[in-house]
Amino acid sequence: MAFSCTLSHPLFSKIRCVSVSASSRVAVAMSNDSVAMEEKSSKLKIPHVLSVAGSDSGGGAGIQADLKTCGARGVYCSTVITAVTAQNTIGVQGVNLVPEEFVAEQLRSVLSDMQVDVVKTGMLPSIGVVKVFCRILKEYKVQALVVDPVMASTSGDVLANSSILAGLWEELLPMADIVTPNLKEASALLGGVKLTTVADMHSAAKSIHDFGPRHVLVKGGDLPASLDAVDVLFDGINFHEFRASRIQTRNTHGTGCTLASCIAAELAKGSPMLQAVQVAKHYVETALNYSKDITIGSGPQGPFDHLLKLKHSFSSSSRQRGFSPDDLLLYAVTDSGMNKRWGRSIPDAVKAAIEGGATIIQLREKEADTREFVELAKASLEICRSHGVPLLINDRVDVALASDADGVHVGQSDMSPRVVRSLLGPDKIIGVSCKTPEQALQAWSDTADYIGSGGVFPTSTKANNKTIGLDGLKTVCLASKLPVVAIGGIGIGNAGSVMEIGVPNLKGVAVVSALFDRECVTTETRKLHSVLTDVLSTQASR
Ligand SMILES: Cc1ncc(COP(=O)(O)OP(=O)(O)O)c(N)n1
Ligand SMILES: Cc1nc(C(=O)O)sc1CCOP(=O)(O)O
Ligand SMILES: [Mg+2]
Repeated sequence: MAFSCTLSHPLFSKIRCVSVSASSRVAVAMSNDSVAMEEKSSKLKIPHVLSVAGSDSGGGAGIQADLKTCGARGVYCSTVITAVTAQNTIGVQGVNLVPEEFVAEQLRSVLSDMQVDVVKTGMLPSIGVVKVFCRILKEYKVQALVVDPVMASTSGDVLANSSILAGLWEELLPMADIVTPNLKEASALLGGVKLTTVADMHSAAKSIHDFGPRHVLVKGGDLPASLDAVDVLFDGINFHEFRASRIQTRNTHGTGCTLASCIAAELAKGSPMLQAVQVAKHYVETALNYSKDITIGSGPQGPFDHLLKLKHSFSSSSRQRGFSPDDLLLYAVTDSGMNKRWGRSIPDAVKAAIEGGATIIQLREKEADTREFVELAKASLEICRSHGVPLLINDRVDVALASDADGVHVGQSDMSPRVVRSLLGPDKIIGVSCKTPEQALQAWSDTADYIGSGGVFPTSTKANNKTIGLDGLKTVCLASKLPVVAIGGIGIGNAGSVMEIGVPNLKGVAVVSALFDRECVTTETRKLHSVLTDVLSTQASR
């Protein structure tokens, strides 16, 4: 399809609108200003999806799903709201359409300024909005158009009636790079034909392709539950089937919007279509699986967690708070050699230490191979989470990421805490070993949460470790802007003397052999805990 036209726009002194074929999407509007803008922005191009959709007050679908999906996939998302819906997990209680002229105004605001890569449409509630959208999009240059032909909510409520079909057939679908109907939408696009098998989906994809989109993805989530979830992609020549086992969950509200916006996000990053669809399928599957047990709302269909965060942050079995310096009181640091000698697994040792009163755990497994370390970390994390005790990993950021541990402890020759922070994000706990005031200040400016300072006393647990003594510990504590935990040669006999050096930011002791090179970890931890709490209560009574 080709066309040419002349347009005027208040933001462009001269607009050239060139003819394009259907395959090159939409018309190009360029002025000297916009060319300059493009050159400047090429220095740091942020992949950008514009979502044109309805707002879902329940937060699971529509604009809200698109924003979360793009955020989760590392892509910027701007929005044009076509309708505001009042809905929850029970259904749609109300729909308020945004006037066409205001949809147009939002579109021009974003497209004239923000270098959109991919446009994704969801709820286009009237033929007028479909037409306005198509007309305006043709004025701008975007890389791709993803069309999710939303007609009904997952609860069955009508979000766009059949009067928009003519607009889809004649205007929107010919501009689309991909259209992603579910079985009901595919059936509606084809005038009500019945679709009940995978073979039906193939022929539907082919027929919809005849309307002009470059790709058609017919989603088979509504096939009979006895069948695998199959989606069929047709690119005009070949069919590709995506099969996944069904995830048993009520939390499927917003899956269609999410899939389409994830495809858009991947296209914006430059992925080819097949890969974008594959990534999007995997993303939705992962999010559904992760969220299968969360409970939001009382209705039959709940939303899921696009950011894969909610369960770990707030479920009863997880840590419910951020890092507190008081967590450092009794810091148990494991050693596989010692525990093996006493016939204990690491998770058993962790459990025993927590039972004795350990307030934070570090897995310091210098001998474990990576796969074993990740498994140990996952098993230990389950125990720590069920007791609200943070679990940190010694040295290995990869193991912390793979196990979703609460943080990492690094030394002066390990990965820099600043790099660790960039990899773990703002919520994880980072500890740094410091023997000098300068190192302590550096740890603070590198965004660490605490420092470990020692060796306070000689130790045989860490080879060639310099002893700084109680004086060295005090000097570091006085300089540190971060809470401090003392380490090195500390046990029941000398922990009191360490805590009594009289500096407020010394919060506790970190101990290896005094707990784990002993027959009963729980007993030793309990004894040490009682020494520490005695010191604290004496200090409090002064
Ligand atoms: C709480 C705590 N403090 C200090 C250390 C020592 O870390 P590092 O200097 O990196 O030495 P290794 O433990 O890696 O041998 C620690 N692990 N924990
Ligand atoms: C792991 C570690 N780091 C130290 C430091 O000085 O930074 S001392 C040390 C070993 C601590 O073991 P134990 O409690 O058996 O003495
Ligand atoms: Mg280290």
